[in-house]
Amino acid sequence: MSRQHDTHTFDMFGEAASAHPALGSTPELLALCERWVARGWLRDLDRALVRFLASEAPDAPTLLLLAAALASHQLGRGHVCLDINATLNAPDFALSLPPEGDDLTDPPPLPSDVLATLTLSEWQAALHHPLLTSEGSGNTPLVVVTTHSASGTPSTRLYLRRYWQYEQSLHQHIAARLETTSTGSESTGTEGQSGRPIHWATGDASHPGLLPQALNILFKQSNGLDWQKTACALAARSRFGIITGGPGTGKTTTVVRLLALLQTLQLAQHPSQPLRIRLAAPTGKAAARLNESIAGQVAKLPFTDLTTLLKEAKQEGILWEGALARDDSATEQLKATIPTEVTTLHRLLGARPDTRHFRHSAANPLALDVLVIDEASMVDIEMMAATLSALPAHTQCILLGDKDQLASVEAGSVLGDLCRRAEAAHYTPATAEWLAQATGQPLPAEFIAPAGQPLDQAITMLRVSHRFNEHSGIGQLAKAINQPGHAQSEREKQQAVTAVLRHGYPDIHHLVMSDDAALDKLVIHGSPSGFAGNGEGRTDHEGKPIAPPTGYRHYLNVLHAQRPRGESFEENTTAYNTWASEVLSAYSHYQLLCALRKGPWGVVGLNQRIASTLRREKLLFGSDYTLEKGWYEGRPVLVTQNDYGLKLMNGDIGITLAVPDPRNPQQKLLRVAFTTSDPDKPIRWVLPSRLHAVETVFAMTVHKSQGSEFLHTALLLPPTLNPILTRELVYTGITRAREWLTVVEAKRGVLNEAVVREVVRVSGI
Ligand SMILES: Nc1ncnc2c1ncn2[C@@H]1O[C@H](COP(=O)(O)OP(=O)(O)OP(=O)(O)O)[C@@H](O)[C@H]1O
Repeated sequence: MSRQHDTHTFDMFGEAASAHPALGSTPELLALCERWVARGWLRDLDRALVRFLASEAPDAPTLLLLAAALASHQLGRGHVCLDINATLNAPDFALSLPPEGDDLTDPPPLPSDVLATLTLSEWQAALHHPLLTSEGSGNTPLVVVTTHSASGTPSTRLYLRRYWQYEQSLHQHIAARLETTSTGSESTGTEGQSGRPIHWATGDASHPGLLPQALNILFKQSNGLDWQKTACALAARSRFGIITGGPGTGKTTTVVRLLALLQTLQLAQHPSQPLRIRLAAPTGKAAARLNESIAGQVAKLPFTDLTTLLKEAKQEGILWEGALARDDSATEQLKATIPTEVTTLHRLLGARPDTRHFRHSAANPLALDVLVIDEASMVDIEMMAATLSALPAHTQCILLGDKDQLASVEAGSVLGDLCRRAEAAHYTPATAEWLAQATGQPLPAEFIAPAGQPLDQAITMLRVSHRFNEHSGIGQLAKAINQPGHAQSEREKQQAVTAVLRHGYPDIHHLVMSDDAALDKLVIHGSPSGFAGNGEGRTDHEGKPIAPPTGYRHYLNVLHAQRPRGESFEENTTAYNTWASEVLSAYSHYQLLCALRKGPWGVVGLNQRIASTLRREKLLFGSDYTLEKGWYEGRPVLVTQNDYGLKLMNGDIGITLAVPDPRNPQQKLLRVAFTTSDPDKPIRWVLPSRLHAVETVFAMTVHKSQGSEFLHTALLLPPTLNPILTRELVYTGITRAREWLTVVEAKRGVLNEAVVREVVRVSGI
């Protein structure tokens, strides 16, 4: 039987104020949780945690149990912990309750009702219980962390222990790696498994190093400050580095050059021991995208110039005898050591079924010298902690990603948190001096800060987009949305966004949805008339024609027009593969993105609506049987969970196609076609019945679109504001567009409201 707790709180005048009845006793709190769960406001898991804690400690204050339920709820929303101060200040906003899509009829008590009379000190005091909470010591299920601001105000966060541990582990691993950063004044470096002292890459007091010359080979003279060169230099000298930047700012280009640089310097010293380098991404889709772009970048590397540099250094006695012993084949040797294969983090670490533990960990580290993680904004805190733990101490870890994108679906916003100070750089005078020597570029004073922290010295933000120039509306819109809050007022930002939309850029169409017909036109045809000249006649920066904007009719036309005639699937596999490749490629020309899952403007409702529209237009068909089963020819599906058996990754898109049934070629059989990276088997055909975690993807959430790009992206914003609608969401959505962007507002003004609301994920990083 649980003890009754004091149900009174005291207001600022010391008057007793009645606490909410739900805080009166554990059963009453559980009853409230029950109502919240029934309503979909809390998860079963959150309530189960309260039950568990109450059974472990029957005398636990209800305020502590409530905080635990809310911390668990916040985890489900991506926050690593519960920020007690923020929750008390604005409970419903901080907790996003009621959630998206709740019609608010007969609602249970809101968090703001329950916490109405509570004071901060009272809640903080209730968070201490010897069995349940500690400041980190022992093995309590919860951890309470209190910090003090400069003015002395206490700020409290409540963690589930596991997430506190991830955060601690991240802090420790990153700090340890940063400690070994070469400052240029070290005379020795720590030898890694590859026998490579870190200072070798960067030079030190006793050795000039080849870094400046190698950087000059890799980065040709540029007019202004070349941030890519800076990024390469900083990442080369540290065992932990981050290169962040918007779309097309050259993250991939830079990292490929960095790998060439590191490998050149390694081979100079240990010709037969190249660095063991791996490239990884959080999802299969992101890995496939990097795979596509990396091979092209490697082909462009100046291998001959790099090996010439090494030969000259050897002749001048800078390199010792033995270096580049096989210098006749040095260029080939160097080329062969730059990897082009990208894996997923799950595969790299060795995911095991039915456990969240990986094969590789601190006890069984990866045999690696350099690890590059692309699309790092999508990596959650648990995965990041697991990855860093599995790296040997000498390994260089480089994160690539766009800090301004939406954070991972799971808890944490690691890249965004680590890059909080990236805009202003905060390089110390020592770093600036080292950089000036290494790159030959003096840093402008605005990026130098004597109080810069070690982490600041390992981060570079790339600032020039090479994909979107000043004539690109997509680039200008991304820039206007991303202006930091401190640089302008909300009003100024909204005006800047409106100005871009009104400017008449050829690649942007702004549509305020007037009726159903407008949406139908958009999904069927892509509304090309919204673009100047119907989108005809545009060329890219190399002068190649850009395909005009389309809607879903395009891929369905390809599907119907190019269907092979062969009666037998087995005998005509090549023709069927070619057809499927064409259909999949046509599908990537257009994608409708939306913010929400539920409601008429969410993916679920929109997918049904779009399928009906396309059926009405006679672009989709299907027998009653296939429709009833949810499968029909032309259905595009998104894989929502990795399936190693089927070699399908979360984020893969497949299209359902009807092919002759091998048992009865007169009959058609539905199979789902997925692209592979194997040139001999370019399509993986999967029976629908084998796909357990897929959803229709005419409409895709912006969250799910991370790591993907589409020729024409239409971003649909719902008519009412929602906590999900934020600057990061809009930015992520619009930057999925490669050449054409349609911004659709279901009601005028929603975009302007969204761009001034920022996601603040709670964590202690
Ligand atoms: N310094 C440069 N000068 C000219 N073109 C460049 C430069 N850096 C990159 N590019 C070109 O810009 C395009 C985008 O580069 P890259 O793919 O490296 O950017 P990214 O930041 O990795 O992009 P993404 O948004 O896809 O992650 C490529 O075509 C690349 O060749």
